[in-house]
Amino acid sequence: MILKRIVDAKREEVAFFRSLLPLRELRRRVAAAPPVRDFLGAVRRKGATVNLIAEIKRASPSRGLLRPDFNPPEIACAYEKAGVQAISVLTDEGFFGGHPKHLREVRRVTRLPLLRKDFIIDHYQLYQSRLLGADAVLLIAALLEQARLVDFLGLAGELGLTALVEVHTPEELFRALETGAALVGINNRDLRTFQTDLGVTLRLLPLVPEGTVAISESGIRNRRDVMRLARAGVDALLVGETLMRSRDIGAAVAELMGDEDEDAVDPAGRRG
Ligand SMILES: O=P(O)(O)OC[C@@H](O)[C@@H](O)c1c[nH]c2ccccc12
Repeated sequence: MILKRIVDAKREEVAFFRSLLPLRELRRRVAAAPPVRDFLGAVRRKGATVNLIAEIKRASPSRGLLRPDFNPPEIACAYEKAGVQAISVLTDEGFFGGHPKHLREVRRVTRLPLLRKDFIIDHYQLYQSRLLGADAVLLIAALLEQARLVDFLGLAGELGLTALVEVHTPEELFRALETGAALVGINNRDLRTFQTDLGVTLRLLPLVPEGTVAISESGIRNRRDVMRLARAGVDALLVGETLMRSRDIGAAVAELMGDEDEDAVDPAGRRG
C-alpha cells in the first residue's frame, strides 16, 4: 500500500535531516524564527464567497508529472497576483517531487500564509516546518493514532502553527473533532485507491459543527465543482492539479472562482 511506503520513506528522511541538524539545534533556531501569519483567519469564510488555498505540487503518485516547468516562487507570485487566500506547498520529495526548501523559497516572495503539505509522523518535522516558514501544517488522521494526533496538535499550537487535520471518513472526522481541532480538511481523495469523490465532502460537512473551519480538498476541477462545494457551506477549497496543469495560472484561478457572489450561500444555513 502506498501510504505505508510513504511513511517508511518518511522515517528515513527524518533520520537523515536529524543527522544534518540535530533536534536540539533545530529548536534553538526555531526560538529565533520570525512570527507566523494567520492561516486560520485567512481561510475562514467571512461572507458569501468561499476561499481558495492554491497548491504548489510538481507531481503525484496517482497522476504523474503535473508541471514540467516547475518553479515554486514563480507559481507563488502568480497565485498571490490572482488573489488566492493562502498557498499550500507540497514538500515531499520522493512521491510528489517537492522539497522542504521550496517552502523557504516561497516564503521569501509572498505575504500569503503558507501550509506545509507533507506526511508528518515525527515531532522533528513540526519544528522543521516552523523554521522553514510554514504557518500551518497538515496532520493526516489516517496516519496518526489518537494520542499522537493530540500530541502533535499540542506541539503545533506551542510553535504557533495552525494544524489542518485531514480526514476522509466519519470515524476520522469524529477523532479530529474530539481533539478540539479548529480546522479540518475533508479529503475527497481516498488515499488507498486515489479515487476522488466530492460526495465525501457533501456527506461529512453536515457533521462538522459551526465554528470549526472546514476545507474541502482534492479533485476540484471546474467552476461547477466549486459552486457545489461553496453552496454546501465549506470555508475554503484546496486545489492542486487543476491549477498546476494550466498554462495561465491567473486565468485558471479566475475561472474557478468566477463571479464574486455567484457562489453565495447563507452561511448560517449550511450545516447540522
Ligand atoms: O491535486 P488536487 O486533486 O487538487 O488535490 C490537492 C490536495 O488536496 C492534495 O494534494 C492532497 C490532499 N491531502 C494530501 C496529503 C498528502 C499529499 C497530497 C494531498
